[in-house]
Amino acid sequence: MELNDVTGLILAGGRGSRMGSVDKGLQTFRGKPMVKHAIERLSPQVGSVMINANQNLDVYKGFGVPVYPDEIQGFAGPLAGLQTGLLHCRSPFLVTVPCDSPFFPLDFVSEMGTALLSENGDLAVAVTGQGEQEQPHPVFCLVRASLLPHLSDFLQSGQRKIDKWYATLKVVPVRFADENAFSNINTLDELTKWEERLAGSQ
Ligand SMILES: Nc1nc2c(ncn2[C@@H]2O[C@H](COP(=O)(O)OP(=O)(O)OP(=O)(O)O)[C@@H](O)[C@H]2O)c(=O)[nH]1
Ligand SMILES: [Mg+2]
Repeated sequence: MELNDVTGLILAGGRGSRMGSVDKGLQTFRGKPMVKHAIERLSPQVGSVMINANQNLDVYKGFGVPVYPDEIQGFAGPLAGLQTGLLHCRSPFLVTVPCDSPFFPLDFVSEMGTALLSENGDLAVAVTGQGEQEQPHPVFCLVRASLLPHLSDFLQSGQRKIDKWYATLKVVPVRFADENAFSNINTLDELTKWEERLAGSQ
C-alpha cells in the first residue's frame, strides 16, 4: 500500500466529557495539544491528514489540516466521525486514530495495510494482548473508502454501535506487541499520571 493510497483521519468529534469541560483533543499533554501529537505521528504514515471535530472548529483549523464536523448531528459516536471522513476521503483507503492516544506505533499504517491487503478484508482493526487478554481497539482502523454507502445505510437505519457495524464486515485483526501502544487518555487524572510516568524520557 502506497502512502498516497491512505488518508488519515483524527477522530476528535466526541464530547470529551470525562476530561471535564475541556475539548479532549485540545488538552495539553507534554507541552502540546493531544491532537498535535496525533497529527505529528500520523502525517509521515499517510498521504494526507484530516481532523473530525464537532466543537472549537476554528481552533482545530489552526493546525493546518482540513477539519470536518459530523454529518449526523448530536454526537452519534465514532461511526459518525468515520462516515464524515469517508465523505471527504479522496484515496482508496482511510485510516482512523483517536485524538487521545499519543503513543500509537510509527509503523501502524504500514502494518495495517499489509494485513488488510494480504487477507483481502474490508477493514483492519488493531489488537493487543493474546487469549483472554486480547483487546481490540476499534477506533484504530483502516477501511476501504468504498464502504461509505454501506456505513451510511447502517447509520440511516438508526444503528450506532461500532462493533455491530464491524460484525457486518470482513474484519482483519492486526496484532501489535506493545501493550501500551493504543492506551488512551480519558481523564485529567490519567493525563497527569502519564506525564509523571514519562517525565525525563524523550
Ligand atoms: N465524530 C464523533 N466522534 C466521536 C463521538 N463520540 C466519540 N467520538 C470519538 O471516538 C473516540 C473514542 O471516544 P471516547 O474515548 O469515548 O471519547 P469522547 O466520547 O470524546 O469522551 P467521553 O465523553 O469522555 O466518552 C474519540 O476519538 C472521540 O473523539 C461522536 O459523537 N462523534
Ligand atoms: Mg465517549
